This record gives sequence, structure tokens and C-alpha cells, in this order.
Amino acid sequence: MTEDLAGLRAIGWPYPGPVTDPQWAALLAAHPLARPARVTEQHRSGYVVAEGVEAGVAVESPPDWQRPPGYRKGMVPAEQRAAVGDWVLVEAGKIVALLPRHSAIKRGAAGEHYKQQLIAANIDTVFVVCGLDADFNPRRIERYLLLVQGSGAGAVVVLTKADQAAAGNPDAIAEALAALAGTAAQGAAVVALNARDRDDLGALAPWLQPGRSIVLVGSSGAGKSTLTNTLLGVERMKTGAVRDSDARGRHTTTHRALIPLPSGACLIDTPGMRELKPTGEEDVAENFSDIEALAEQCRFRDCKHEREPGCAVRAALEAGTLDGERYANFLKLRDEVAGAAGKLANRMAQKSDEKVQGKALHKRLDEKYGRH
Ligand SMILES: Nc1nc2c(ncn2[C@@H]2O[C@H](COP(=O)(O)OP(=O)(O)OP(=O)(O)O)[C@@H](O)[C@H]2O)c(=O)[nH]1
Ligand SMILES: [Zn+2]
Repeated sequence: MTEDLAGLRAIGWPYPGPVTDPQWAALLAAHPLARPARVTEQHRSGYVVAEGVEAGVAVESPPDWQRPPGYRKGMVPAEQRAAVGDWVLVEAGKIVALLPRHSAIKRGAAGEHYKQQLIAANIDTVFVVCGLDADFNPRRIERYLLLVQGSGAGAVVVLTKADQAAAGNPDAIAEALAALAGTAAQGAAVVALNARDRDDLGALAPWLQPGRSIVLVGSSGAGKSTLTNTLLGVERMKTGAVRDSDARGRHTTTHRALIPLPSGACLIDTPGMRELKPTGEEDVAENFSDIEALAEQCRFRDCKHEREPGCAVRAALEAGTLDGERYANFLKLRDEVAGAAGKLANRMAQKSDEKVQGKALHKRLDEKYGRH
């Protein structure tokens, strides 16, 4: 495997030398002829995987991953099948094993039937990108952080357009950081920079070391493409059209899921990250521990911090020690998570073989949110 290690490292292989994860080592030993590869695309019939910076190849998934929904017996749940970012073992054009993942970013998928989608696996850090312009929105940042929390990945808030903001108002950056004080107090790093300036991006170096995998999330216009280009040191994101016209031979195609960075880290670019809805498994309290600490002083143990007497959260609001918008967002996210959790519990309860688990979840939710 040594000669392939450089290629694997470029796309995020976490080990510079021998594999230290015992489960990974055991699977590698169990499949001596298989080669590790990383999933770059997921399709109904199979996957595209890469072993290095070259374009990926199509491979077949194990037969038991292919059983259609409705074929209950032996059906492998979606989260046990590979997703973009997963490491798999491939032998003779087939995936023979999924290496256990250390992080999984999920979202709740809207639709008639509640579903959870695994968007990306084995991400070390999610950069939550937000411009210091009219689009600056601490509430949206809180929402992204909520979805990252519990995934196993870390999160860093990257505030772009610091150059423009400072030119318009010398206090703009300090004001934005103050608006995010609640978020920073939860332990997330917050960095303000000019995404076009390579020197400014030095502040991101701690998360861009070799073998690390990162993703960028943020609304349109936040500066994700700009950041990517500056990280790469080249204009990549807008050159797609040119490459399209020069036909087959060159496989540096318009869209690439795994982008090796000069720092040695790997940027995962997957469209699924765009619209993030809670799955129902998030713990809102963990992202709002300031509010949770206040809640311990509320008169009622099950206080909803809405209209109850003796509510310490509302008292802090009135005293001005708790930001009103942060509080409003807490209520909104709490309700969204509870709604998604209710759907999740219903879906689990419907599945007869998982009835017991569903009931337990319902019970847990009742304790946490009251009857729903
Ligand atoms: N001055 C300045 N301009 C920036 C900065 N970051 C982004 N921009 C500009 O903001 C605009 C939008 O940035 P993009 O990088 O295209 O935003 P995006 O997040 O990729 O947007 P989508 O591709 O729609 O998701 C572009 O004109 C950038 O040049 C920054 O830090 N400073
Ligand atoms: Zn209360």
C-alpha cells in the first residue's frame, strides 16, 4: 500500500504511517487483496470512489446494500451504507467493506415521509462561512452549529469580507464578534478574514493539516468559492465551462467532490450541505448552554421559558443580560428539533421490529419536551 499512500493522503487518508485504528486494521487484514478508496459520489446503483487525486471509478456496492426499500428482511439501513467521504475497501470493482467512520454529518430530509440523510462522512472540521455584509446572520450560524454538533466533526465560524466591513465601519468586526459572543462562549472558534487574501487564511492553518478533511457551508454569496480558490492558490471554481469544452481526456472535471489542498488537507465539496434541516437527534441545550444554565434557576423544572412565572430565562431577557434574538432563535430551533424528533419517533414506532426503541425515544422526548 505504501506506493499508494501519497495518493490516499491527498484525499484525506488519516494515517501518515501504519493504520492505528484497530477496527480499520482488522478489516484491512481481513481483505488482503482489497484497496482502500474514498467515496466521491453515491448513486442508486453504486458508487464512485477515488484512490488519489485522479478521477474516481465506478464500483458496485455489496448486494445487501442494494435491496430496495420495502424489502424489509436483510435491508441495510441507509446509515450503514457508504456516503460521500466514507472510506471503503474495494476488490475487483466491488465494495467489500465500509471502514467505520469517525464523523457523520446528517440532515433531516423534508418530504412526505421523514428521512434522515447522511451528507458527508469523516469530516474533521466544518467551516461555517458567513459574510460580514448585509448577509451577516448570527442566527443562521447558530443553526449550522447545531447541525454540526453531535456529528463528530468540529466547527469553525469563518467571517468573510472583513476587509469590506472594516472599510465601511472601523467597529464592524468588533460588533460582529460581540454579536457572536454567545456562540464563541460555546467553544466554537470564530475567525474574521478577507477570503481573497492568502495571508489572512493563515488563521485557518490549525484545521488544514495533512490528512484532515474539511467542508464549507454557508449561504450563497458567503464566500465559499472565494475561500476555496484562495486555499488552492488558483482560480478553480469558475473554470468549469472551459474544461467542459475540452472533452474527455482531462478528468479534472467541473465538479469534484474531493479537492486536495496545498496544505495537505482535503476539501470535500458536496451539494448536499446546502440546505440543512435538523434531524431530531440534536441537543439544543448543548449549543445554548448559557440559556440552559439560566433554566436551572426557573421555578418549574419543565419550564418552557415562554410565559411561566418565575422564569429565569425571561428575567435575563428583561434585565438585558440575554440577547433577545439569540433567545428567539433558541425557541425556534428547539421547536424544529422537537418536531423532527417527533417524526423520527413516529417513524421508528411504525416499524414493528423497532417498536421498543421508538417507544423509548418517545419517552425520552416526553421527558425533554413535554408531550408532543
Ligand atoms: N472583499 C471581499 N470580497 C469577498 C470576500 N469573500 C467573498 N467575496 C466576494 O463575494 C462574492 C461572493 O463570493 P463567492 O465566493 O462567490 O460566494 P459563494 O459562497 O461561493 O456563493 P455560491 O457559489 O452562490 O454558494 C464574490 O464577488 C467574492 O469576490 C472577502 O473576504 N472580501
Ligand atoms: Zn424558564
